[in-house]
Amino acid sequence: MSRHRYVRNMNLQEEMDDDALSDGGDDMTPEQQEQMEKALDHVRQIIGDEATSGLSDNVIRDVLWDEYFDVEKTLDWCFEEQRRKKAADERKAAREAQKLAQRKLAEAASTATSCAGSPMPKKTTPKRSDASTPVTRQNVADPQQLDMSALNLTEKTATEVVEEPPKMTFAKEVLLEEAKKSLSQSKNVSLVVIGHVDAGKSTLMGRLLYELGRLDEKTRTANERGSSKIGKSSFSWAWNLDGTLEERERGITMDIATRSLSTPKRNITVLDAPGHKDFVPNMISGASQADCALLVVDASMGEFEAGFERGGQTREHLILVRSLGVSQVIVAINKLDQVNWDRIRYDDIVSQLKPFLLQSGFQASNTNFVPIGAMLGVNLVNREDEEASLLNAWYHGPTLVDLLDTLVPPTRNLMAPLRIPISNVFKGQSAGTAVTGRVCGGVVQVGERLRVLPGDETAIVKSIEVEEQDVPWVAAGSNATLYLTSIDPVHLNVGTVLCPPDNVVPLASSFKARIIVFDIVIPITAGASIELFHHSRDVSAAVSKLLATRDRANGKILKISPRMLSKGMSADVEITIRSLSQNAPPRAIPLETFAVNKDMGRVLLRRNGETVAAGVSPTYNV
Ligand SMILES: Nc1nc2c(ncn2[C@@H]2O[C@H](COP(=O)(O)OP(=O)(O)OP(=O)(O)O)[C@@H](O)[C@H]2O)c(=O)[nH]1
Repeated sequence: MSRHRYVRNMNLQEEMDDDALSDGGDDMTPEQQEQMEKALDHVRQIIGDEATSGLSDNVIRDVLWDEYFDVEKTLDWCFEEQRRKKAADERKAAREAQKLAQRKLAEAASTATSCAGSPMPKKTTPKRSDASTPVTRQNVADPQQLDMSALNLTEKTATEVVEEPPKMTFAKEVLLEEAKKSLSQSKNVSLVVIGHVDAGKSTLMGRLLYELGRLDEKTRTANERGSSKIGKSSFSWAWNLDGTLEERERGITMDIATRSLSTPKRNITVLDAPGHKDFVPNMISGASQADCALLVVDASMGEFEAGFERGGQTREHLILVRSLGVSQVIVAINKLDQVNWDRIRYDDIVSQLKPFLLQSGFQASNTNFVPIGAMLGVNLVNREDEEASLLNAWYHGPTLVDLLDTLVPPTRNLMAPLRIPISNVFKGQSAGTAVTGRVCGGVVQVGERLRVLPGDETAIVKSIEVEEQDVPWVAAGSNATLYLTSIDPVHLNVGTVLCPPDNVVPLASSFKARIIVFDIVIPITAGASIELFHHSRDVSAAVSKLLATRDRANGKILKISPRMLSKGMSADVEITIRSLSQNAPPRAIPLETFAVNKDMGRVLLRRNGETVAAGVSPTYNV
């Protein structure tokens, strides 16, 4: 079996049919065979058997071979393949449903045509490519392109089809009307799950998904088996969210996991954030895509205190989400089973958190508390089980789901120009390159051409998915996956912003920001180096000038050109993004002023792994 067979791009079924997978096993040395079986066993522990995972031993062996027995990379491939298969199945089902609907329409129309004479729209047949012509966007669009077909640089089959980019369905005004109507009845909110490391965020989400019927029994038992095999059985609920081998082996979340769930009154996109301080940048990426937050705190003795003291992530996460515009928060006080469902402990934690939430800028009316036991599933959807009896003795308030139902979808910025900062890229998918991100303004539909910034490229939206469903358009406030074509994936990166070609987002290499300084020990002086965070992007920058300090209450200037900024100050500063090297041109990020688009005008400043300030950009390119 040869290495580098471009497993990601091949048709697995065909490969299996033509025996290609079994030909090379004999080439392996006994050591390699042993390594292969060990690695296969490891992968199986995580993803389950063929019936559970949908992936055969032969396929996994082939990927392991190509990845030099790297279990982690093989698992990444398996998860991507499972996701791709699921998406393909859903698309197929949607296409079939559409065909059926079209057939019904055609039947109805053929009856109607004989009366009204209105023809059905003609179905366009996809063009077949000339077998000798490499099929690329440039070939199709540019007749002057050199014909290099004789070199046979690209293998083509006679059946390959030049796929035409989809056409736009809606006129702009119709689309806006459609979006307005739909948003006025929208039940959609996005929720970032935050809190100190090990508070139980992923366990809570795994269990909640199960209670709400979004996690099937087969996956649950596979997770239970897999986690106990590696001695981490207490993390089995978290495995539903923590998908990578490293996350599962270390028992911590490292990157944002996105899931969707429905409560009786809300459709919620959940962004499960990592709690460990090393992964705060990933948490920031999740928080910048959220409307509301669910803070999970550990009620166990000493654990709440560890998370809440200076340097703990309970405080930092709360301040960060508020700085990023989140105003509604539910606080789930978890692991109450560890303190015997003690009411005094619960009340004590609530009384410590309340003033801090107010200080951080959350209004009391937008803040709710709920006692829970995530692992046992107590007070998530109900509290009828035996395990809840001690809690029932003193708590008669809402469950977590009752509180989720009260989250208010914020007003969406439909009239603003379209802005989609990319938070993740899945390159080389058969359906085009997939990018995920939150729509921070405007509306976009399938078939639309978008500009990709920074850079000069454009791409066409081939399809859109929201909560794993194909949709024809998506509007501000939604977290969506866009499949893009007519672009080389190298131009799509985390932090890139998609926007309309005739209304592009400004690029800023130096800009003026109004900041609030956090609880820092070392003051900020002019020239201080920082990491600048904007959505999912972070770049090195400097606070190049301290322009003025302001009164926090009324915004009046207190001092021009202060010498330094310390804890709690509000100030105007100039921020300059650093070049990659001394002679390199200045770098720029897509940034909008806060007045134009709130979501696109917020920045965070970090230094040595600590968040030092949050701000908004009143002007750019100063
Ligand atoms: N006793 C008890 N343990 C819990 C409960 N919820 C979570 N745990 C345990 O707490 C540990 C951490 O749980 P996770 O869900 O991984 O915590 P997390 O907040 O997602 O962790 P990070 O994302 O890495 O910060 C695991 O061992 C869980 O089994 C609970 O309600 N009761």
